[in-house]
Amino acid sequence: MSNLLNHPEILNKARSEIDELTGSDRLVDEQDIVNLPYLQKIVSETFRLYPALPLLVARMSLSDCKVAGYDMPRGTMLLTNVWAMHRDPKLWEEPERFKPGRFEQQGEDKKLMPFGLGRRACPGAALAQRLVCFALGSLVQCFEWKRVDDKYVDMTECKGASMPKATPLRAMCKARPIVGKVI
Ligand code: HEM
Repeated sequence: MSNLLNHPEILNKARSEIDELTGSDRLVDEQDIVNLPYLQKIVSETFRLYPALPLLVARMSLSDCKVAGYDMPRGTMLLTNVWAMHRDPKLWEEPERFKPGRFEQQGEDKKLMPFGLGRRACPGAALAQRLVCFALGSLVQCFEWKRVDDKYVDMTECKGASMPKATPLRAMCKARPIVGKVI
């Protein structure tokens, strides 16, 4: 939502996509998510820049092994810096920019790993992705959103395992006509 407030053109595009699909007399539903590719790209781009667990979950080697050519003696703790991987200029064009459209290029989403990878990857990934899309889609559909002033929303992170924002988001919202119609 912070990024959408800083990029009103992206917010407008997401709203148009939802309005075109649902019309003006029904709320977005979980089943709609597959038909909202731009909304999904916004969520992917958010997971890229702000992975909720930027270092995933620590691993410890049970025996001596090698990882990417490095010796890992038994008992070594290994952290995967997904935050850095998701902003690696060798992997991403303009990595610091919030640009959901980048996922139009085939295969870009394969470079994301906000839910980890392999046997211990997040088993709730599909549920979480649907839920986040659904929640964001509902907020976009039901309300007009604006920043509280001319200043951009501060995206600075502060210390914490899940990348909390240094300044909590404050925003203005106004119910759209659909809210009066269906609720
Ligand atoms: C946006 C929401 C979520 C994010 C970003 C997220 C992310 C993650 C990450 C990064 C891991 C560690 C993966 C690794 O170390 O390789 C993980 C593990 C896990 N997640 Fe999630 N998760 C989310 C939601 C959920 C939900 C909704 C559930 C359950 C319904 C869930 C259940 C679990 C469990 C049980 C593990 C441990 C898996 C294991 O160690 O084998 N997560 N999650």
